[in-house]
Amino acid sequence: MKKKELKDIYFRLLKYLKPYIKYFILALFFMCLVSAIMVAIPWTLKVLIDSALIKKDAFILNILALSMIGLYVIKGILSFCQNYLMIYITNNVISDIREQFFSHMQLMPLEFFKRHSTGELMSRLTNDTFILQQVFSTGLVSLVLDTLTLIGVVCFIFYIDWKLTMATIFILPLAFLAVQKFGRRLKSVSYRIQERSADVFAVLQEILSSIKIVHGFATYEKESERFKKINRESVKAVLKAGRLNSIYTPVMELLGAMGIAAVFWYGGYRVINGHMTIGDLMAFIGYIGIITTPVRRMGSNLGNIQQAMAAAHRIFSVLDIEPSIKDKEDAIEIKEIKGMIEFDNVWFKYPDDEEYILKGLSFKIMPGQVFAIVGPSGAGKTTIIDLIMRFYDPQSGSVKIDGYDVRDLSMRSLRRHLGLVPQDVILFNTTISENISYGKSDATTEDIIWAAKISNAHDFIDKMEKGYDTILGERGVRFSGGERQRISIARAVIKNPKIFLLDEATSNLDASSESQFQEALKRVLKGRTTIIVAHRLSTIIFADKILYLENGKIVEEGTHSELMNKENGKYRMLFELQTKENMFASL
Ligand SMILES: Nc1ncnc2c1ncn2[C@@H]1O[C@H](COP(=O)(O)OP(=O)(O)OP(=O)(O)O)[C@@H](O)[C@H]1O
Repeated sequence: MKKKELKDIYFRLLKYLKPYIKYFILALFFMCLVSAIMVAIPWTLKVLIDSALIKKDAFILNILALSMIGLYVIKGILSFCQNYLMIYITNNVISDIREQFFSHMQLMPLEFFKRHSTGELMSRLTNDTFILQQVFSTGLVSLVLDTLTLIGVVCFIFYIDWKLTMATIFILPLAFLAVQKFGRRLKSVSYRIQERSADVFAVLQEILSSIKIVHGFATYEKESERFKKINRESVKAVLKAGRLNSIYTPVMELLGAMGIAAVFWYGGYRVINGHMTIGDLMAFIGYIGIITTPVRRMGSNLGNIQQAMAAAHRIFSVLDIEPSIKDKEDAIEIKEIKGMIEFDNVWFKYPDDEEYILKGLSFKIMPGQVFAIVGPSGAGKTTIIDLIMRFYDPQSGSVKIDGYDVRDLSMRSLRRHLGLVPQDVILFNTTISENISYGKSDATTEDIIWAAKISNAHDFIDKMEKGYDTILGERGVRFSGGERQRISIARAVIKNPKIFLLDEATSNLDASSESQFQEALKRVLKGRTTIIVAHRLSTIIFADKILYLENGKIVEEGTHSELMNKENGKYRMLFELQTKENMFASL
């Protein structure tokens, strides 16, 4: 990381501290007092030897003993207050960052989630914020305390004997050089550990969420190998850091021992020659004793802070991504709509792709009409739905609802009027009623049952022991594909939207459920504009208009009977093919 980047991160973190600045100043004040007491304690050794022991003064001895206890009691209370304040501040700051990260992530368009894996985002939100929390609640405190103590001690030892101090300081640069060198090495190694463990997390998440496929294709060995490889990489990084950490301690200890030996030797001469008292020497050695740990700790604390900076950098780099799709400042809140949908010469390609998926698409659906979109796989049918939902924006042309370009409407108000049943059914691990009422927080039990009945879900839900309170398992695995699809349909129905977007909504329904669903659908679709994307053409023959899409263009359009009257028409050929397939299937 460059110096400027590092500075920016410090300032950004400081901004998060702003609401808690009063507590932070108080904590700093307590830290100053704690280190003042730490620095005062060796001084009592000098008074003990020079004023009490050598002069045989019992009164001073008693006072000293009492003040020693007093100092430790005060230090204990202050340490508690300062520690608690720092824990309070860091936990609040980290919660603020986590909440901001979560809200920000939710606003990101779908393409963002294609670029960033779930594992990576989870690692940012949990691991990285945890590192920040750890470092700021403990690492930072000890760094501040150690620095203050070091400053205090250096002042005192200069005051006791500057020559001995200079001699001692002679050895310190060596220690500092070692600290710096190791600190830098540790920094890069620990950054690598973070990256490797995020990789492990991402692979684990991917495999767990695709476990059905792994089972289905019996690719256990392949996945184990993949996991093993990435896990070994992570172990390698940890071992490297472990080696560095293990060398660090003995080297620092040796430097410390050399310092102490030098002080004993030179200090002893200065006492013998009458330049110092015995008490001075003892206090001096006491001071050196209390700074060896802080000096040793400083290196690792600096390393930890670097680690936290890297974590903060990763968090901020996600927070800095501007959503490519967002509301305009003067976005229109559309309260009521009639339900007219218009595609006006829409050209669209997915970000990073070369080829256009929709090529100058134009059509208009009047309020209350049912349009079906059919065509080969990959023709761009789902993409049309995604553009109406404004999951993506077209590169040119426009998608309009009631004559408004969807880019001019607030996304929340637009989506309130759209009832989407997506191709991939996604249900939450909660009760059926909560799943159905997901988009309508004020839904009553009657509303939920009404929606379930229309979607032909009521009967199977009612048969369950806990009915609507049945909790769906991890991703709803306890239900069949058709049942899950019906719950997903009920979730769209309950919103009572003016526009229905059904993307392969009946693909998982069996023949009898499908005909019942068609019946119900016809009832519920009355007065609403509907787009049905379907592969099974038998499900859409009632549509007011059918668009046959191929390679991003409409190649045929008309009602079922119009299209069936077309000699060699693509729709007609597909319909006849499917009818023959159905006949064979029923034999
Ligand atoms: N997020 C995406 N990023 C890049 N390409 C995509 C993305 N989603 C879809 N595509 C590509 O765009 C093309 C059209 O996809 P789309 O899902 O709209 O087709 P479809 O007609 O609905 O197909 P199907 O009937 O199989 O669902 C396909 O070639 C697909 O690979």
